[in-house]
Amino acid sequence: MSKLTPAIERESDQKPVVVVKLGGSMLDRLSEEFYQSFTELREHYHCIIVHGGGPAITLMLKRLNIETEFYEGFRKTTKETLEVVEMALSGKVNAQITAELARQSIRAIGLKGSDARLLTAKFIDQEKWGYVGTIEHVETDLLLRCLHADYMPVIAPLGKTTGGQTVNINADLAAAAVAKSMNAEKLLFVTDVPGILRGGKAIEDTTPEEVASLIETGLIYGGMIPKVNAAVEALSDQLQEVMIVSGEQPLIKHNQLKGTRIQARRKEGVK
Ligand SMILES: Nc1ncnc2c1ncn2[C@@H]1O[C@H](COP(=O)(O)OP(=O)(O)O)[C@@H](O)[C@H]1O
Ligand SMILES: CC(=O)N[C@@H](CCC(=O)OP(=O)(O)O)C(=O)O
Repeated sequence: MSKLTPAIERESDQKPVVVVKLGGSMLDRLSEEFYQSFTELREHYHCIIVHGGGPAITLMLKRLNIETEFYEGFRKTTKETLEVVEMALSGKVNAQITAELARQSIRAIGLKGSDARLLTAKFIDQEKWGYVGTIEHVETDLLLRCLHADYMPVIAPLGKTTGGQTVNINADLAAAAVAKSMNAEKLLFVTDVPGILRGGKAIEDTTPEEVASLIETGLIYGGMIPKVNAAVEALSDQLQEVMIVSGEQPLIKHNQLKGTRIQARRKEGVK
């Protein structure tokens, strides 16, 4: 048997990592061109998708006559709700995304964060939210193995506690945790609006400080709050900018994407 060259030494493995979060708000409207653009993105980056699916979960719960509510952006998740969350995220949304990518001949591999200790989580506040968690550890080795074998991981935001309980995780937080642990160079939040809007127009560049004041004034509200908080949380020496972009534009010409860029420090010359 021939000895395998350690993957890390191959040139293609030196590519930086980009994490793309696909928001549930846009999932049913992503074009073929959008999915196709991962082919180009993959020429420059190792790509990882983390997806949401809030609307798909809510629809499935409604069909089953199960009431659902959110506190501070997180869905209250009972045992019964959790079953539906798993079904919707893993059985429907994850399968839908990997199928679309396969149609573009992209070697996408669907992964549940709750499998193989990919996302180890802890309860946030079980009394308040039930089976909802935040991420304590990302099994980066598993993701690296996929990337080095040229598979593109597509991750459903489910986690497992150290006690073995599956939990529901907000997808924006999951994407930020994966980006941080993987030392990603870019994190893109793909959603149904072209960035943080002010007076009907997207703010092109902003900072964590400005984002905090926009939350305080109420300009940023609802589902945009966990997104910008996750974006700010993900910023680091390695990941110096995070973008919020609309799924209406394909991810080609990734350096010219239109949307809101959140940077630890504003670029000189940009007001
Ligand atoms: N300042 C803002 N600019 C743009 N969208 C905002 C803003 N504040 C709140 N939002 C809301 O955030 C939504 C996007 O968040 P969300 O619905 O959670 O999307 P996703 O499912 O893609 O994560 C927008 O559709 C909009 O209703
Ligand atoms: C704890 C929690 O709220 N989990 C989310 C997981 C899906 C998600 O975050 O989807 P979007 O990105 O489409 O909003 C939920 O149950 O809706």
